[in-house]
Amino acid sequence: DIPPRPKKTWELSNFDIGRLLGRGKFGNVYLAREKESQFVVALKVLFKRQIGESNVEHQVRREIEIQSHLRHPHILRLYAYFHDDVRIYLILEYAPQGTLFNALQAQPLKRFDERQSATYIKSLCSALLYLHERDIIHRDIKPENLLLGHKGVLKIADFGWSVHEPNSMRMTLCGTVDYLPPEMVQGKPHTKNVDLWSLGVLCYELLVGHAPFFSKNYDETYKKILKVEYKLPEHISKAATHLISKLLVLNPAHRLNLDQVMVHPWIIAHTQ
Ligand SMILES: CC(=O)NC[C@@H]1CCN(c2c(Cl)cnc3[nH]c(-c4cn(C)nc4C)nc23)C1
Repeated sequence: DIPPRPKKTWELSNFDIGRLLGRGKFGNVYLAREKESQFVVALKVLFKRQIGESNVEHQVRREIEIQSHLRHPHILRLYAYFHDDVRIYLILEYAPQGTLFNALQAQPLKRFDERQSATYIKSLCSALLYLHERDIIHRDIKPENLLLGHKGVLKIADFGWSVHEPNSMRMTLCGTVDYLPPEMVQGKPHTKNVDLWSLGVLCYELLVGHAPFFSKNYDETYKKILKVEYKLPEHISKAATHLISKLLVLNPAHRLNLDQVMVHPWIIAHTQ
């Protein structure tokens, strides 16, 4: 699919607007089609007032600046953006198979097998390598922020402020805390190694069907995170158990790095 040629400016009238794809704090995401080319996109609409009131203009600008220059098969494209006096519009790649969060819920056992899980983890790992090479971190990797494109190809789809679809239950005021690494729970400065922790949390959740430190409330979850207290069900292979245990490590410097994850026996055994 050839994305729309970067015109000097886009405007709302260039698009037919379709169904609501997701709702969020700063605005909604709609299915849309550029009229001339019939190219289908996801149009994220952000309200300037909400952005102003929450004092995140600089974050929005930075996220748009970063996202528009990224080119990677496992990172959702931001093709272009435009604004009117009330809203900012982001023209995004449309991922036809929705969120990994929904795909997980749709599984009969609410979890993926080892081949599918390793495939997603390998895709994510290659996207994180690309981002880390560009000193971009904390991509907030959790199933709600991961989308599935054509043929179920995984795409990181967050720009720093998360939107959630109408039916994703796990959203709290600041999003789920399940994925926060110990250093962030303790309010310490975070490095690229936060992504390694989140990769471990995601690997666990894909194989098990729920997050490793999931508890009835924040405080319980925080306690478990800080003690790295989790249990793995019997059906998880030894290789997967090993990889998870090398990512869910309290000391950020002691976590397996992305190059090592890519060649880990579990990834090699379950992906081609
Ligand atoms: C936190 C987060 O990013 N959640 C998903 C956002 C809402 C829709 N967004 C989409 C974005 Cl930004 C791009 N493509 C999407 N495709 C879908 C979707 C497709 N189906 C069948 N169902 C859905 C939903 N949604 C999108 C992003």
